[in-house]
Order: sequence, then C-alpha cells, then structure tokens
Amino acid sequence: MIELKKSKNFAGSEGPVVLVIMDGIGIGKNPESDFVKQAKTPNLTWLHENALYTELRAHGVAVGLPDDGDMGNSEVGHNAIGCGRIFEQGAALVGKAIASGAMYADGSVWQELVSNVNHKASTLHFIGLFSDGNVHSNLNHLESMLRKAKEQGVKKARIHALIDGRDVPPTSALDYVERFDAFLKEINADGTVDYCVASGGGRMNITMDRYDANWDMVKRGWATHVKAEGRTFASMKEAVETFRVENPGILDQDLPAFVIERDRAPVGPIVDGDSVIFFNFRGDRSLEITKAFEADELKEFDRGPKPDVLYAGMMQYDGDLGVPARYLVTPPAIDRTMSEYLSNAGVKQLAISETQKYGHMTYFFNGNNSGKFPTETWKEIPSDVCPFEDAPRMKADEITDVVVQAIESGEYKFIRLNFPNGDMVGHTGVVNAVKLAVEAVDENVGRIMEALKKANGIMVCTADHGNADDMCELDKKTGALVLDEQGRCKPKTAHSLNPVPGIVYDPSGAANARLADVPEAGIANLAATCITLLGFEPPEDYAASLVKVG
Ligand SMILES: O=C(O)[C@H](O)COP(=O)(O)O
Ligand SMILES: [Mn+2]
Ligand SMILES: [Mn+2]
Repeated sequence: MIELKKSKNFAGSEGPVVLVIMDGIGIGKNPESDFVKQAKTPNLTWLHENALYTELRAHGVAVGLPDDGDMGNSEVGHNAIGCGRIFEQGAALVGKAIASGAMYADGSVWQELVSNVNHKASTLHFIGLFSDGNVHSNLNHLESMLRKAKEQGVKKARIHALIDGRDVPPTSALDYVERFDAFLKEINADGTVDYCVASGGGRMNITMDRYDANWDMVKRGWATHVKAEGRTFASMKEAVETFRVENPGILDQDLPAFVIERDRAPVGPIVDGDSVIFFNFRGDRSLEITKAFEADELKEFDRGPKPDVLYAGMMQYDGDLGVPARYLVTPPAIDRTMSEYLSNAGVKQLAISETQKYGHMTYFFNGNNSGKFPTETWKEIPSDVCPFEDAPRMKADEITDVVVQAIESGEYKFIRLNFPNGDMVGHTGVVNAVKLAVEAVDENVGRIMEALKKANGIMVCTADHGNADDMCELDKKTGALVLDEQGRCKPKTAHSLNPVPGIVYDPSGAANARLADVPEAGIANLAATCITLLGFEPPEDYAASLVKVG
C-alpha cells in the first residue's frame, strides 16, 4: 500500500484544507480582454495583496501537452492538480503513436477494424470533433488515419464531423471545412476510394454531452450519425452557410445537426458490419456516445435497433470501467493520485461541483478513473440545462452552501471543489455575463474564507487553466485586438494560454506557510502543496510543494 509520512514540521491545521479550483480564471495580460480584471473581485484582490500568492503555469508542456502553443484544459489541468506529476497526455500520446506507426501495428485494434471493413466490403466511420484545438481531438490525427486506411485498401470511409468553435475561434468552421475538402479532393482523386463527410453538427448541440448533463444531445447525435435522420444538404459547407443565414450570430458550437445526401439518399448511415472510430482522445465528452454504441441495453434514450459494428475509441476513456472495450492508443498511466494517498492515510475527503464539472473533481482529479477511494465522499449539485450566459452564477452559491456546511461540520479534513463559472460562461463569449460569472466566484470564495477563518482551516485557491482572463480575439500576426464594425472586441470562446493564481490563505497562521523557491512552478505543484498543508510529507516524485511550513 502506498503511504504518506507524517510531517515533522507541522501536524496539520485544526480546520480542513479546502482546495478551490476556479475553472477558467487565469491571470490576463491585456486589460481590454481580461474580464477577470474587469469584474469586481474584492476577495481575490485581497488575497493577491495579503495571502501567499504566486503564478502557476497551466498550459503546454507544464501539463503534459505537446508544446507551449497548446492551451490548458480541464482534463490535463485536473489530472496535474490531482496527481502531482506531469504525464504525457492524450494529444501527445496519439501524435506519437501515429508518428511511430505503433497505432497501426500488426495485431492492433486499428488492424482489427480495417480488416473488418475490408473483409465485409463495409464502411469505416470516423466520428469526432472537427478541430485542431488539441483538447479533445486533432484533425491531423483524422487525416493521418484516412491516409493509412487508403493505403490498407479501405474503399469507403465516412466522416461525422462535430463542429468546434469552443477550443478554436467561435466561427472558424469554414476554415476547417475548406482544409478538409481539399484533403478529401486529393485522397479521392485517383478514383480508388470513396471518402466523404456523412453528417455532423455543433458540438454543444449533438453527441458530445458529458457527465449525464443532457442526454438529448447524444440522442440527437445518434439520430444524425447512425440513422442519418435529419435535415439534408449536399455538403457540410452548404449546411454551415445555410444555418448561418438562418440564425444570424450563431456560434459554431451551437450549429444544428445535418446529414449529407447524394442522389437523394444519405451517404453514410452506420449499419451492421461497419467499423466505427470515435476519434476524440479525451474521455469526458466521449463516454456517453461510447455507451450508446457499446451497451446491450440503454435506458437513457430509445436508440432503436443497435447496428452490429466494431466500435473503438481513440483512447481508453475510463480506466476503472475499462471503457471502451476497444481503443487505439493506451492512455497515460496515471497512478498514485493524491486521493489515493490521502485515503490510505485515513484523511476524509469531500469532492464537489455541479454537473458540468462534477467529473472534473472526481474522474479527472483521480487520473481518469471513475472509482472512489474509501475515505472519499462525492457530491454533485445538478446543473441547469440552459444557456449559461443567461444564468452566469450557475450553482456557485449552492456549491458553497455545501462546502461551508462541510467546513463547519468538521467531518472532512480535505475538501476540493470546482466553480465552473469563469470557464462555462467564458465559452459563450458573452463578455458581460463573464463578468457576472467571475463576480459570483469571487463572492463565494469570500464565503469560504469566512468559514475557514472560524474553523481555523486553510484555503488553496487556483484554476485549472485560463479562459475569462482572455476573452477577445487577437490578430495572429500583429497581436492587436480584433475589433468588429462597432469597434467592440471580437469575443473569443476558447481557453487562454495564461498562467493561473496559486494562493494559500491560512487565516490562523498555524502552518506558518511561506512560499518555497520553486522554479517554473505549475499546477502540478498543487498536490504536494495540499499534502504539506495537511501535515504530511509529499511523495518524493511529486512536483515540489509551493510552500514550506512549520
Ligand atoms: O469540453 C469543453 O467544454 C471544452 O472543449 C474545454 O473545456 P474544459 O477543458 O474546461 O472542460
Ligand atoms: Mn477547466
Ligand atoms: Mn473550458
């Protein structure tokens, strides 16, 4: 059994250690674009001036992504915070498996899927996020797989494209469509294969729901991709252009579903004998559609007859459940998480968020495993199903009610929570709502500070990556703000590359905490920080604690 040693310097505080993850609240660089700065945040300002405060890296290689041009995201962020080390993540692992050829090796799942369609003269389908955001997927991976499929004799491939606009600029769909159309033209040119787009829709409208928040999305996705039911178009370009004319101002992520037809028939329903690859590597938004393809019985919606297909995910999405059964690339081997160590030490832990980020605090935090350790309690506050720009407080008040009660009860020694507001509202691009979202988080951080003052506990407050701190598009070449016709900044919906705050607030001063000299500190250093503040020595191979105590 893996164990923590008690610290010689500090026996732990009287009250709990509370880890607050303010999702998507980073430290901005451009005041015009920084809606954390523009919001009223008396508590965060006070903490900046009076508590221990440092900046932490939350993007690129500091969280296991291929390079520093990659923005951080919730999966890699919560993995790093919960596991205290930097693991090479999905984006990097898939890229390497493709480059080395390991993904396509003899005996691989890829070979099994390709042999299936070659043997049966059936269709190889690819469903996934049509993006190069490197958060859930990468179009390079799709193109590489299609090239390999052609090389290996696959005659017919169909692509079901989930339009992004959330990890990439909000209305950039046609850039990707153009690039992919050129790719398809080239690959189809010699007439030996028939590869084309068969269906799709905005990623926040179909297929990519998470944490059981809204299964209707998956139901719509199933009807679109599998049954080829829905509004038909001659091409994806025509679909996107038509929807934009009909819904002025619509963001790509919200585009309706579409089905592509040729000679008055849909080009790519998914039928018995086909092979299907869900090419997203990230699990949260892949698990529900995977269940729809794999489960013998499905209670969440009536899917009709389930086609008998060979289904594979790009990665294994849940290590504990072993889902999906077939996957192309092995995920990072994240072991010895902070939750496991604390459980073995008998530390009672509470993990809480609302539905939209619930799995971030449980499944992602525990290294993409859905199992619970013995001393953990998990609490989910149901999220509303509504546009979050209309309700920017989301469930921050309700989450805090439970946290304050948990602090007062003395039942838990470690409490971890996620406030989704800065991120979920940041993704809508509605900047006035983003301000309100940040203000809701600040107020609730204040309530937690008050409760900890009374209980003699300690708060560690941070974020998994930025978003609300950088809400305007910048010109790629000049770096200047992109303005619309009215001179307003053009909203950006994706995460930022900015650092995030690392705050330690110890109102009783019991820990005598001071900042340690940690070069290039990142959010992976937070696990050792929490363990130190709980009165233990962090494991030797964890990224160092940000504080010294005692
Ligand atoms: O899935 C999403 O909503 C976005 O692609 C990334 O946001 P998250 O990493 O904060 O969940
Ligand atoms: Mn996040
Ligand atoms: Mn996000």
